[in-house]
Amino acid sequence: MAIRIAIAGASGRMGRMLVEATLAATDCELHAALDRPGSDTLGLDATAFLGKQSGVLIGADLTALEGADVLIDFTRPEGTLAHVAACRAYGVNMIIGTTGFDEAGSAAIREAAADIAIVHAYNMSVGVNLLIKLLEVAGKALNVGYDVEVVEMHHRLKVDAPSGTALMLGETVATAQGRTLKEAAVYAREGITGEREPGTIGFATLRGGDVIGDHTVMFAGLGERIEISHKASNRTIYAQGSIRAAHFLAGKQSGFFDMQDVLGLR
Ligand SMILES: NC(=O)C1=CN([C@@H]2O[C@H](COP(=O)(O)OP(=O)(O)OC[C@H]3O[C@@H](n4cnc5c(N)ncnc54)[C@H](OP(=O)(O)O)[C@@H]3O)[C@@H](O)[C@H]2O)C=CC1
Ligand SMILES: O=C(O)C1=N[C@H](C(=O)O)C[C@H](O)C1
Repeated sequence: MAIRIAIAGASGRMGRMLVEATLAATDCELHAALDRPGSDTLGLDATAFLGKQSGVLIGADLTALEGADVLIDFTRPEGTLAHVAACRAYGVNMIIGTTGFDEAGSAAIREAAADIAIVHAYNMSVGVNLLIKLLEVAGKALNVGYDVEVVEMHHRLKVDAPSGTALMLGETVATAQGRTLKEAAVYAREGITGEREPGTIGFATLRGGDVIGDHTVMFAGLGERIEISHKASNRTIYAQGSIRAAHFLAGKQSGFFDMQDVLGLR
């Protein structure tokens, strides 16, 4: 039987990629398309931007989730958290790509995973998830004498900083080195900052143009610098990863997972 997929933020940059990827997957069907209440896309066919008619209209009524197998959500934290509550009520699994959650928001998602199965990942691409494995090795090997800096660049319309991916990469290195990101992170430098404090993980955020997503983790030592980078050139990598996650969740009743689980990299 086809996986019945609902998509939140259906008219957004990622939402449209997800609609297209769902239509292209032979074993998936588009069950519902949601957008923000008040959005001027409500009532439009979800595939109109492709010049197609699917019969699935974009709506804001969350009762449309009933009967779906999974909701794929790339929206904003407040939208995702409302969707989490609705999915819990309807017994619909979730794939969450949204970034920018505070601690309470992240905790609410983990708590919901007691009742439904959730994949929550700040980056759905194969490449970035491979980077995580490389950073586990590099973080351990370069634990002493190397300063860690995470640099990311995204398009001018991105609203959260640093990116969820940058935070995840920083967290990976911190964990590999026996620290938490909370104690190690330095998010801004300005003025007379003093010398760099050993053991910190610095973040630099660049925004501009239509950059889809560039991330570099630097290990800067004396006499050498190691840089591990990923550059996205098309958002399909995130949509394809989400469809893989939908297959991974099929038949699961509950539990919290990330893309390391989906890709078998754990
Ligand atoms: N995990 C991953 O691999 C990736 C994650 N992302 C993350 O996904 C999120 C969305 O990115 P992107 O598609 O570029 O953003 P867009 O702004 O293009 O799309 C967001 C969509 O969500 C809708 N939306 C906004 N607020 C709400 C709400 N409160 N309730 C319901 N719907 C809402 C928007 O509607 P409207 O336009 O009317 O406001 C829009 O349709 C971001 O957090 C981004 O960081 C992005 C790419 C990859
Ligand atoms: O907003 C984006 O575009 C992206 N957001 C994610 C993030 O914050 O890490 C993933 C990707 O980098 C694109």
